[in-house]
Amino acid sequence: MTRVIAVTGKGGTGKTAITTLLIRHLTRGNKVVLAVDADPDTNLPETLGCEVHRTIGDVKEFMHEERDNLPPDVNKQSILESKLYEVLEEMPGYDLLVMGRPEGSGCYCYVNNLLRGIMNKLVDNYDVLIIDTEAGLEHFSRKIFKQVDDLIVVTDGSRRGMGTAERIRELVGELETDVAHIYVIANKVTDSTSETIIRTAAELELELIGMVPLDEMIVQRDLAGQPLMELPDDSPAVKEIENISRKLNL
Ligand SMILES: Nc1ncnc2c1ncn2[C@@H]1O[C@H](COP(=O)(O)OP(=O)(O)OP(=O)(O)O)[C@@H](O)[C@H]1O
Repeated sequence: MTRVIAVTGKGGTGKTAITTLLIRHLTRGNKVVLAVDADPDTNLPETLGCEVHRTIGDVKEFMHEERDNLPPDVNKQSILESKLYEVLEEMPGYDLLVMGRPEGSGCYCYVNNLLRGIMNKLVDNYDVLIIDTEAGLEHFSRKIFKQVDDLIVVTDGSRRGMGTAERIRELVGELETDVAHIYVIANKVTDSTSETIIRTAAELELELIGMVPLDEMIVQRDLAGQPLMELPDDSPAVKEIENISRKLNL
């Protein structure tokens, strides 16, 4: 069974950084990983150190536009499938798919239905599927992914950030995706914020699974435009991700 992890949270809290560090952990543990960048605003490829030229959005657009021009005897499912493999970026230890631009006008149900079948088949090839999602989980309702084992909400520990985590927990009830567990990771935590974070999480009845410190090594890498995949093992953030991964049995 493929373990499905979705990472969400308010923009700027470090969702992409946490996703990248989880992928770093998983690939070092020889897990076969499919990473999906499902946030149109995200920079997951950059933090992973991977160049992506084409996205699922491009494939969807192609299928949407060409649907009526394709001869009736061609198998649209296999065309979409081969196009999908063309945009699958193969990296050492993991593959990456970028969802890309949002849909244009018109109904994409036809393409989405085909895509859902193909994606669910593709996912079976991996030990772990990890999805960097958009902050509001809007696209989750399109049911590309039917079931999520762990929804990780990243917060920066501010009251607003914790409020976002609580809202996401409420939103999950409205999704058409099954979510087995919801966890919160506080990120960029400092000595002065840790106590408040623990208290607020308890008040809001959120399961706080870890507190990743504000890490100078991440700041430096970000400034230098370097990916986070090669952060050393003694990075404080990497160490906490190791603790969290242990708790999550990853
Ligand atoms: N633990 C950390 N210590 C220091 N800096 C961090 C840490 N986590 C993330 N950052 C920095 O915070 C900024 C925002 O992080 P990131 O891009 O991962 O956020 P995001 O929530 O994915 O935002 P968006 O959705 O807008 O892409 C980046 O500059 C990143 O390098």
